[in-house]
Amino acid sequence: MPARSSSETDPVNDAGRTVLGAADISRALRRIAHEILEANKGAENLVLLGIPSRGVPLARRLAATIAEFEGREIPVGALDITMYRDDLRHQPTRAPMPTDIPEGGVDGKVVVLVDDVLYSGRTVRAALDALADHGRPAAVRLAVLVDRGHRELPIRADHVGKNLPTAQTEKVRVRLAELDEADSVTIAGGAR
Ligand SMILES: O=P(O)(O)OC[C@H]1O[C@H](OP(=O)(O)OP(=O)(O)O)[C@H](O)[C@@H]1O
Ligand SMILES: O=c1cc[nH]c(=O)[nH]1
Repeated sequence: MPARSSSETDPVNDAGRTVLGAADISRALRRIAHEILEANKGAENLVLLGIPSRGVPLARRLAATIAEFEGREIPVGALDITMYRDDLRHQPTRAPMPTDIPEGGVDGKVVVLVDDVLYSGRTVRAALDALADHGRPAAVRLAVLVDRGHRELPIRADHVGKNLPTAQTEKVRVRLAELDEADSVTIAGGAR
């Protein structure tokens, strides 16, 4: 099925207000792929690591897009942060998800962490701790599909698909065809 254009996004439905449709997400990822290549001056030394759940399919899409642009494969994997969260004592226990560090590791590499939503920044903080257990990258960058603001830590993304001003009472939900029925980003709740 062809990707929906932004003009086909649903203004409001049960899932909330749709702010990005499949075509918007696709365009944002292609732009981020270009930005990563520009910042890194090519694909040399790059490793993409998605943070489960939805960071992983996003990292794979970015790697596929970079491979399309550059004509070479980019190492891509997954970095689970479950056991590194700073709220482990307050949250219901979550089952850890697989970490998959590509062959070649992260030592001396430019690692791009990929996630769907950046909010408080606590997931990314945990990811930096998790990553340190696997080696010492030359540099770590952050790419997110949505930055919704409300940071609680001094963390920012290098590559952002969409900055979405939100109320703290709202919830941003990213759906991706690999895990959900289709691609979309919705905002629900709050009094906006
Ligand atoms: O910046 P933060 O405040 O840490 O929020 C962002 C994180 O929240 C969501 O993950 P969630 O913990 O809901 O798990 P999920 O990836 O399985 O949806 C999202 O996927 C980010 O990883
Ligand atoms: O709104 C939010 C906040 C954190 N993580 C999400 O996925 N959405």
